[in-house]
Amino acid sequence: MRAMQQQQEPAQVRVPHVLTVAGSDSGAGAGIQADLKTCAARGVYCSTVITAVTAQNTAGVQGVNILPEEFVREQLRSVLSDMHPDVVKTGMLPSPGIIKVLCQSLKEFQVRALVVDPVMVSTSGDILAGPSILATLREELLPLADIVTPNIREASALLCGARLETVADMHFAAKKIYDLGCRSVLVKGGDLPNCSDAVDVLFDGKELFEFRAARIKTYNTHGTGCTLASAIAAELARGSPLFYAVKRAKHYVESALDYSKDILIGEGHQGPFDHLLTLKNNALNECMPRPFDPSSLLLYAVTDSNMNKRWGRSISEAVQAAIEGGATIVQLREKDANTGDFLEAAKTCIKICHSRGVPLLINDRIDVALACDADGVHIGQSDIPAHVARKLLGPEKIIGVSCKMPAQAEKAWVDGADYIGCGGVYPTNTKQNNITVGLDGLKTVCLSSKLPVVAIGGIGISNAKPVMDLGVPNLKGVAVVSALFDRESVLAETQHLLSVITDSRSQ
Ligand SMILES: Nc1ncnc2c1ncn2[C@@H]1O[C@H](COP(=O)(O)OP(=O)(O)OP(=O)(O)O)[C@@H](O)[C@H]1O
Ligand SMILES: Cc1ncc(CO)c(N)n1
Ligand SMILES: [Mg+2]
Repeated sequence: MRAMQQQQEPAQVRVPHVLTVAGSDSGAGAGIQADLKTCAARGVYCSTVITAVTAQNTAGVQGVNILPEEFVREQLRSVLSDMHPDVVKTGMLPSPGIIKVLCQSLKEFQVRALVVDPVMVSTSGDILAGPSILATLREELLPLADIVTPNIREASALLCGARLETVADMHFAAKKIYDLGCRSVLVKGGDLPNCSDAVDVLFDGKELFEFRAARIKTYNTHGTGCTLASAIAAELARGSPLFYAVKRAKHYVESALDYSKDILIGEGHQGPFDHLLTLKNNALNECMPRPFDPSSLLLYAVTDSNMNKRWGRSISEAVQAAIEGGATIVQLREKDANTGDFLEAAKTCIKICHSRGVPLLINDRIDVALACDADGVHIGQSDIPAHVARKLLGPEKIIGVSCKMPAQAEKAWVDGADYIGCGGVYPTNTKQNNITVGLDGLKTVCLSSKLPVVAIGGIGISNAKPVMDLGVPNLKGVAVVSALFDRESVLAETQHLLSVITDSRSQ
């Protein structure tokens, strides 16, 4: 039965798909970039046909470079003929020629719905598509559209400069634009002056609807229009009826604006917001994994429970002292503690380490590392293989592997390790039957690998200097056990050793 199941083709899942035909915004709050992020946030695949590349930031639009019509046609053909998007959403269409190419493509390759955001003037007041597109937009594209989403100024331009200053004016505009031949119109009121709510007006040929949201006080509104239109497209691709697609999209924009109201990106007067509603949490969350920094290998403290017992210290007291003395990374190496106690000690040590920005690794025990959300693990040649550890721990965690020979170092690299621990450099009592590789063996491993290396084995205050003086750039520091923990004062020994290795480094 099992064998038969394995032979079957995996079930294929069709995912909703929006194609956006729009301009690139270098500031990434609007345009193609907004569309990609919005669709990702709404769980919909998004492909992209780029019509223009803009130089933009939070101060406005500094430049526009329009792509050749024929190349827009080629992109459209590539996507539409093969990937069969459910819905097409348009943004910046900067020339009548590009609009014509799009209309021809849409007639050749049918899609379920067309959302037209008639981008002309951004909220910053910059012109993205001039009046030359108006006739083609009105006559050729709007009649194909299921929904058109002008902002106040764009609605006014579509209506030959009609003044739109109130919600009642927006009602009038929605009906008039509907008469141009589209199936429905949403006039967006984000830029309506003197209006305490953000009101959008939808007209579907029969009824007028108002969508109201409290106006969020924020500078970060760049790209709200693109986002609303692509969120509508995403909802339509997921199968929502138009009214609910607009309702959900409006709610999504409101949530994203509210979430992002106090984020700071750029120096200008209109910032982007966070489509994925994650950036602020990441920035505020101290537990967010920091990328591995090889310079943290400089003074690598490895704990030993027997030594702690001998000196009457708990693991966390030992770690606290090493951290205060300047250890730059800590590894908990507990060979005989019971798992429950080890886990509790690990949790306490993580708090101590993280309060000083120091990563904490667990020796060998992937289960403990996962359970306490340690920064990573250090594994030996006879422990769980590094590629399995990587699979279990995911891409963010730090994995170090003990290697004595270039072949092991090569395998560590292939398996996805972040650093190598190489030794024993000098003879040591901490590990019995451990072969000493010496300074030459250490150098050979360093030269054979691209990975950063930390030297280990019998290193202390008296002999750390020749290790640091080896002069190979990927040798980043020394790992020590006895020289710190088999001493009366862990703090003083750590400080002393740190001064020895930083002195030899600066020579
Ligand atoms: N401060 C705000 N608070 C709540 N909703 C807002 C706010 N600003 C805009 N919106 C909403 O965002 C959507 C986009 O409206 P807007 O009129 O700003 O479009 P736009 O001018 O085309 O956008 P942009 O040019 O910045 O991409 C609308 O649903 C609008 O009501
Ligand atoms: C590329 C691009 N498209 C649309 C807008 C509208 O916000 C913008 N600012 N930039
Ligand atoms: Mg606006």
